[in-house]
Amino acid sequence: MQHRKITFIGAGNMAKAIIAGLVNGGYPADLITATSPSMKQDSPLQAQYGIHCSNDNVESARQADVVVLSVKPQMMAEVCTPLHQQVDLRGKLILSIAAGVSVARFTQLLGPVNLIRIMPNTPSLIGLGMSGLYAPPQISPQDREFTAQLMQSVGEICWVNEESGINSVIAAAGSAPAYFFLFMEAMQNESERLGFEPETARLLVQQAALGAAKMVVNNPQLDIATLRQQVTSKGGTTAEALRVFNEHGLSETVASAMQAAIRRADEMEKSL
Ligand SMILES: NC(=O)C1=CN([C@@H]2O[C@H](COP(=O)(O)OP(=O)(O)OC[C@H]3O[C@@H](n4cnc5c(N)ncnc54)[C@H](O)[C@@H]3O)[C@@H](O)[C@H]2O)C=CC1
Ligand SMILES: O=C(O)[C@@H]1CCC=N1
Repeated sequence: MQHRKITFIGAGNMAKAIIAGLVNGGYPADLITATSPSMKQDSPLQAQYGIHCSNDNVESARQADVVVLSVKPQMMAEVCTPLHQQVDLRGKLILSIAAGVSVARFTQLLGPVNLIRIMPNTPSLIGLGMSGLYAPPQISPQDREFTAQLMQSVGEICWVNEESGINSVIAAAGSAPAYFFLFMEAMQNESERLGFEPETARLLVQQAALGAAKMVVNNPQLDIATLRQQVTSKGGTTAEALRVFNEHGLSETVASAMQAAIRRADEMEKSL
């Protein structure tokens, strides 16, 4: 892939996951800078990945071809104002990974910039990320291609044609690792109540989850429903467990939870 100088403004959970995925995937660490207010040049991020670290957003953005805005949505205005005032952003590619900050809002904060929105998720850390990408019509094919390749180096991608699609990606993938973690936590807790040591309880759950996910990935010709049916013997134990899930409205709960994530992203877009 093409290599450009990238600065991450904000080096928290999500930026670190992408940085780790990039460096482990062979992106030159020397071309990556990460900033945060308390960042020292010899921060653990520098030691671990060999990237540059700084507490100077403006200077780090000046030196970059690509600026990745990776602070919390609530911090975005505070972070963008000095960039707008002190950095010539024309000719740079700006990538935002923030939930709830629209292209229109970025145009208010930064002026007319080349900006692509990305909605990644934390499994990018291990090269198993899922990112949704939205580019406004004026973005060049070269910038689209660079962004696609960048995120493909830490996982899978899909483009959305409308900006609102980013909020649907949040519901289906950005927030989704937490749904599965919640489910696995509940299963681990119950396994411990059944008498397993915590380590064994975790092993039972994580291996079942990993095996199930891999079966989905490895069998694209089979519906997920078919894989479920293959586990569910008539009159057997799985059927009983699934009956309880269904009686408690699992599908409706999942749908409501995903809609709640979208509603929250929509609200943030109006308020930030
Ligand atoms: N955590 C996740 O799974 C995902 C997060 N996102 C988005 O990524 C963004 C970051 O989220 P997280 O990494 O979870 O948050 P975080 O709180 O872990 O990271 C934010 C980072 O920004 C830094 N920061 C704060 N003020 C700053 C400033 N003035 N200049 C430079 N850096 C500053 C903080 O020190 C911190 O390291 C958010 O906008 C979120 O919507 C998107 C997809 C998934
Ligand atoms: O919870 C959040 O707002 C962010 C966006 C997607 C995952 N984490």
